[in-house]
Amino acid sequence: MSIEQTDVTGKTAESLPQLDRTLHAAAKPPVRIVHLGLGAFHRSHQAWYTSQASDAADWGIASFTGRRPDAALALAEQDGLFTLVERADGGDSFAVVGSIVEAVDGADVQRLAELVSAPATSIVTLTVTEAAYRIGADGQLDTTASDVAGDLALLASGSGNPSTPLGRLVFALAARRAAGAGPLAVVCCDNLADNGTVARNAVAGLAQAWDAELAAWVEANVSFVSTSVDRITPRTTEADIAAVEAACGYRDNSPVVAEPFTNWVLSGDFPAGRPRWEDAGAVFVDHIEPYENRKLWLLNGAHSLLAYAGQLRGHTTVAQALADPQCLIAVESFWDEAEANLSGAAAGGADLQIPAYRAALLARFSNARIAHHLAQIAMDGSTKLRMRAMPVLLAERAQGRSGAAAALMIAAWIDFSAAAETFHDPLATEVAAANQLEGAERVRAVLALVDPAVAADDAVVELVSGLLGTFPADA
Ligand SMILES: NC(=O)c1ccc[n+]([C@@H]2O[C@H](COP(=O)([O-])OP(=O)(O)OC[C@H]3O[C@@H](n4cnc5c(N)ncnc54)[C@H](O)[C@@H]3O)[C@@H](O)[C@H]2O)c1
Ligand SMILES: O=P(O)(O)OC[C@@H](O)[C@@H](O)[C@H](O)[C@H](O)CO
Repeated sequence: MSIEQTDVTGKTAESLPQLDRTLHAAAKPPVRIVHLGLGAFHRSHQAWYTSQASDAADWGIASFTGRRPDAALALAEQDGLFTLVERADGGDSFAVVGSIVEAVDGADVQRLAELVSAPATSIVTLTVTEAAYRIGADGQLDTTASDVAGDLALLASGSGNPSTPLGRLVFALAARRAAGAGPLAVVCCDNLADNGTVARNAVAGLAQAWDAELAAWVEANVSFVSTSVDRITPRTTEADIAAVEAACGYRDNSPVVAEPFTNWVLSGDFPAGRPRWEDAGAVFVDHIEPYENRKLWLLNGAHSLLAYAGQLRGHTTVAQALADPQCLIAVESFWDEAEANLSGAAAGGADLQIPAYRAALLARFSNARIAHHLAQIAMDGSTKLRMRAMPVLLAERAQGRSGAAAALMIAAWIDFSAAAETFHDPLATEVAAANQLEGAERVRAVLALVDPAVAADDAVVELVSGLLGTFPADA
């Protein structure tokens, strides 16, 4: 039985007007930013920062979906408008964001090429997930990955459209080169260490494999900006849509819920200009690595640890897992190891304020009104652990310490990979095959998929093996 939603005035959802630029007067700035990966985070972060800049009237975003058209179709019905729900411990606040002026199905590669080759376009932003960069354990583009190889064949044949976001971007950059539209910046906003370099390796790797002259043009004309991005943004639910209807008195098919906290650190050049994102609190730095490491290790590292340990213990959300003392102790121990490698010379002169950052994270993770599902965070672990666990493990061992807390994250992932009903990972088949082995050989084979050099270290294999089964399901 379905229960009709009613708003504060008692109206049913169907009788409410739909959000669009007629209902909500909002200027429609010209497209100067093209985005790939029209998901929840893009809307709560880059679109919000752009809408808050003092020169917002000059900067519209054309945003493309990644794999399915749904999000673009839904947003296009609303002229790109959506509601940002800031969900604090104490309650919700609602604001309409108007910076997305065009929402497009990612399969429309011709429209992407048109927009990227327009002289007015200055920036391409990306939130296509870590796994989409198809970077192997050696940090380079994996040209043998089937979708990358497929795109390379399509590009070489000149027939058909690429299907990966990076393949599509390279195709569109070729159009910009042909149009003589000049340099631009690519701004990676995915949770990757040195994400500007990762994006550069992926784009340059594809361009090089397709057309060496295009690769040279990319080298000379595309600036790859590195960023550290932060705002916890879970997937939107039906209940979120109903909450907007009830509070705002209109229908919005694409609201996004996020925590009040937000942070954006950027490093790199914008040869064709950029919005004044600093007006909304974005910070521009020369050396981004300490900020990236702080965020990727402390926040994302703890998230991954909670995702695997928490689900093994029967929890569903971050807040639930953190309330479990066994998970909390594991997080604090991992933070101690990470903190030891974020201080002193590792901070590179940046004032990282780690104790305050840790305290703030505990409060952010405990916000039970944000239902951040562990299953979502758990996806693509083979890629994420390279940035979240491995650097801390290696740094600890280089200091002569065991790195046991970082190793515990890896052990929990291995346990989870064998126990999970659904194991979503670009290397899921390979992980399943490795899990058929026994004992230390099994651990070595799974570890090798994350980092072959670490897997060759018998002491690490022994350490991780000894930590398997730490999180029995008795929550
Ligand atoms: N959600 C957050 O709290 C958060 C915070 C900081 C950074 N991020 C970064 O943003 C990324 C996206 O997060 P989100 O919450 O918007 O996710 P989402 O699922 O809402 O959107 C992801 C977008 O990328 C596309 N996509 C996903 N996998 C792809 C693939 N393999 N190939 C092509 N396109 C693909 C999807 O179609 C969608 O358009 C994360 O992976 C992370 O790197 C997210
Ligand atoms: O988005 P992912 O998949 O990279 O990682 C899951 C979470 O750790 C991540 O989304 C955090 O919530 C986010 O990075 C907070 O800023």
